[in-house]
Amino acid sequence: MEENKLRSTDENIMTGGTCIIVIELSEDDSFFDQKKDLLQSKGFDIREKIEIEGSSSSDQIAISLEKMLQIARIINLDEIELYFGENECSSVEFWSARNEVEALNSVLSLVKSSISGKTCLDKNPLQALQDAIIYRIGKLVEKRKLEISFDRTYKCNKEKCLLEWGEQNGAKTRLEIACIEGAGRGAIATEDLKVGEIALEIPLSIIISEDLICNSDVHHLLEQIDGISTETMLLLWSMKERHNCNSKFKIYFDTLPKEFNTGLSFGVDAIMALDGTLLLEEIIQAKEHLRSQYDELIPALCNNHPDVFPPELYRWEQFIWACELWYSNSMKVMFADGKLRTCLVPVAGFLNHSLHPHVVHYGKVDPRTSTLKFPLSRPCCVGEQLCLSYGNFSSSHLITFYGFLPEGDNPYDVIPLDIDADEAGRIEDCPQSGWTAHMVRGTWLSNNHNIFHYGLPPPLLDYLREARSPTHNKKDTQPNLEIEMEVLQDLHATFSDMMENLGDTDLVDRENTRWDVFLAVQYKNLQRKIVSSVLTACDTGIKLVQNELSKCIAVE
Ligand SMILES: C[S@@+](CC[C@H](N)C(=O)[O-])C[C@H]1O[C@@H](n2cnc3c(N)ncnc32)[C@H](O)[C@@H]1O
Repeated sequence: MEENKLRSTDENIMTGGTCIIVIELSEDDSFFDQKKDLLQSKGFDIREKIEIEGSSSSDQIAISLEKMLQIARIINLDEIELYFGENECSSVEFWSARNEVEALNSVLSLVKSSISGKTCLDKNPLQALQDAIIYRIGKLVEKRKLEISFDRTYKCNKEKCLLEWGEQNGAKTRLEIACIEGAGRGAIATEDLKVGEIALEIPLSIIISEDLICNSDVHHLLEQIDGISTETMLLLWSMKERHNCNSKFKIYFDTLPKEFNTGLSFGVDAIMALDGTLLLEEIIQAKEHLRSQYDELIPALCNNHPDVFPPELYRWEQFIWACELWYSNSMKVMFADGKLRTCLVPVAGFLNHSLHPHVVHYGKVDPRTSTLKFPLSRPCCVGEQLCLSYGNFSSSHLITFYGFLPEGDNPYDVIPLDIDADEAGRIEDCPQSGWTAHMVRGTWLSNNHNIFHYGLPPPLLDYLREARSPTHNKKDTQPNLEIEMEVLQDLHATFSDMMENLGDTDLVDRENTRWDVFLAVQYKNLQRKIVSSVLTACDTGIKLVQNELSKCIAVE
């Protein structure tokens, strides 16, 4: 679930034929200082009033939209975009497809609230502004229509039953379920869906949340356990409920896979294939954590209360199945009381993830209808797979907890860099940076490979330069270029070691390889691609700097 980052205020009003839209960076934003600096560097304040004249021409509307978008893009930047963005390059307009869709949608919601405001007299210019935004969203995502292959032999009978059951209980859907190559089941639009329209609406009455366990037989025993979380209670409840023939959710449990195939189920060969990668650590740590949780809780419950916790339903493999269910299928839902609860949402659980999702803002119960709605942030054509964003996750997280590697360039695939404690002290003193952790990602995601940039993250380069010379600046004087050379050579050495640890590229044939080994090898090859791009950036950078240095020396 993601919140709209633009603050809508009561001041979006009409005064004498002019509509004023207020666009504001919230002081609660986690990156308030960085975004404020960025806004100011582009001549904006943290709170801007945009006036839309009743008699605005289409050119004036385009100018107002451009101004709002420039502000909205900065307000909607996430941590990774801020870190990797070319902050000092004033020409940056387009940060990422995600950011652009978010910026457009957040401006759209401000315009919509102005249109629906009682005080608006002349809605024509606002309507034109709204149309212009919707047109831009359509243009932006035209290229991103996902080509998918269906398995037409799979009849989806259980899934159809679930959809019918949902509809009988008040769910509204404009989707059907199909078997998608490489992604299990997925949801397909049954009609053209426009920005802002609701693809799916699920009533609270069929959502599985903590309220259910209060009335179950496991509750009185679980609530006596010190420090047990509601999530763990729900997990233990679901291990038993999936076998309950009289469960209200029997149809839902019947649609769940027998095996989830996430990183938590990786076998020994797959784990071995991950040698040298961070994913190895992530999976091992997650499994160790779950093992100790299981050992602490389950044997005691089964021994002391076998009637409520039958041992045959609470084996380790069944526990892992339930963990995988909750990790890969649950959603965080904000209820009308303002509390965030982890829930299983029947039907919505068929929606797959995409790096270019149609639905981003979901997960807040509409108190008027007591339903959870899935509105579109970008259009979805009939027959197209409708996808969600599960969150801005790295591929290692998606493999560990969801069991897949997303198609396309994942901007959240970063390799964190260990900066030792002595050096870290200096980062905090570093006025330019503000970043206390550093990382790299595939340099093909950057559009600035010039000298002093090289496709590498500016905060990392600045930190390494300042660690060598606090007075360094990006002018091509000999001392600066010498520092630049050292920085690039150091980075090259670090990443050469990393590449050596990863070893040579593995080749696997999908047909004859176990799913987990195939995924592990794909992941390791992705890591190699990232490290290799950094090495190439350093090599190219060293040549650029050498060239400039020889010019400096020739002048002397
Ligand atoms: C919430 S469920 C979505 C429905 C699921 N495909 C099914 O058949 O039940 C999440 C799971 O779907 C699969 N999945 C989601 N997005 C995917 C994607 N982009 N590529 C491959 N698999 C995906 C993964 O197995 C993930 O754990």
